Amino acid sequence: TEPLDVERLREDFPILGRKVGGDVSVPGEGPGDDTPLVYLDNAATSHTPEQVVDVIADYYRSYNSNVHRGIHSLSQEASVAYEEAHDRVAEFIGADGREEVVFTKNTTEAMNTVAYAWGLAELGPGDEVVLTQMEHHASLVTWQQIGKKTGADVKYVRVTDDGYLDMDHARELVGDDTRMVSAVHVSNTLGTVNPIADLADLAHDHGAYVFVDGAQSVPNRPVDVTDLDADFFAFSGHKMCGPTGVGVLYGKRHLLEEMQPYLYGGEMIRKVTFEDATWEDLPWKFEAGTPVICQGIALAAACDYLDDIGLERIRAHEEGLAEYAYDRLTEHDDVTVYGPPGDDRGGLVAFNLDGVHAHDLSSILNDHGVAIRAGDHCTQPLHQEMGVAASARASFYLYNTEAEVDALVEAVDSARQLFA
Ligand SMILES: Cc1ncc(COP(=O)(O)O)c(CN[C@@H](CS)C(=O)O)c1O
Repeated sequence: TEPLDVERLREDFPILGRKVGGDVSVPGEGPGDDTPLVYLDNAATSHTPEQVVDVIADYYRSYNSNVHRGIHSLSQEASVAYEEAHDRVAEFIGADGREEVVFTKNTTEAMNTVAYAWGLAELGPGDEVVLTQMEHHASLVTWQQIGKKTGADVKYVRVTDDGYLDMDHARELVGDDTRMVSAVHVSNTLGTVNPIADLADLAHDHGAYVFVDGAQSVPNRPVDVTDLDADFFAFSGHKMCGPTGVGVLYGKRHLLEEMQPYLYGGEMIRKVTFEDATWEDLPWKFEAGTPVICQGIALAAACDYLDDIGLERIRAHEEGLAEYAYDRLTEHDDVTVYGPPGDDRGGLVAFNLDGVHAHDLSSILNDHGVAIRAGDHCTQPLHQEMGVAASARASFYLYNTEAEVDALVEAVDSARQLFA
């Protein structure tokens, strides 16, 4: 794959030219202006290119309106743009059409939609939901609580010592009582790329559905939900050059047709009497109230932006940076990097520096302009399994460079000196 022209791409993101520093909590210090920003927190959220910002501005400047209601011109323009945004996202992930693409607020809401609209109705004592130990709280807590409400059992596939999903254990756990297998595609903590197609086969062999958490895969690599044979798939716009406030629930059409909504109100109804109501067609049945109009239109623009670059090129670029970071960080034996080897992971590295709490480390890195995440990354049970309360995490995207990895490593070295 042809390497990315990163310097050219960075011109699409003015924020990357920001200087930071100074303690914003100290009056008068305000946002610093002396240290170049090195943004390595893309698994938390990505930045938004001018091309997408322009679409957002243009919407509010020229055709902002509520959708599916008015028959006036602005409403028609906004409705068509919003509906066509569903078509664009469907094409981006290999879905069959807008009927299989529900716009939510984020991945978390997409996970909850299936857990409530399908799980509460379908699960009961004796049923089983199989997760992995590397699940994000968006799926782990959701299915855990649905299990408590319905009496269904929730089980967790182990993670091997070298950070891979234990597929032998998966084959032990998934059986004829399994109703749902819910698995993260790329772990936001370990960087592990899970064998989703194999998990789907395993689930389907036992008459179970498979729900894929694609928050860290759709933005970062080519994903085709039909090839994977996923029954449900969730991801967020803000991690893929789109705005916050839009996520996507993909579902096989016949499953979404059978599912009852769990959020009621305008938009999602067809006919209402004092006694009952009937529902709109898909996907509107699951989009209650005024939907994420501008965000959805901007997400379609983000799909165009990423496709123009090429998802395979983005994957190769960020995985190359992750491998380079892995190799440079582990040059010292006082650094522990969690997850698979550097050449077999998604575009992130979670690590710890002996003797320095991740929060202290990230604070020191911030003094050097390096923005990473520290904490449990919404995977507390996984961190318990890893035997640590917290980790530092650097996550890369299409606009990061090897020089920024060097800045990370140098900042970690300054922390090493500080605490020596
Ligand atoms: C694998 C995975 N699954 C679900 C989510 C939730 O996405 P939302 O857009 O917040 O709903 C995330 C978001 N992970 C951020 C915030 S915790 C991170 O720093 O890793 C994720 O990584």
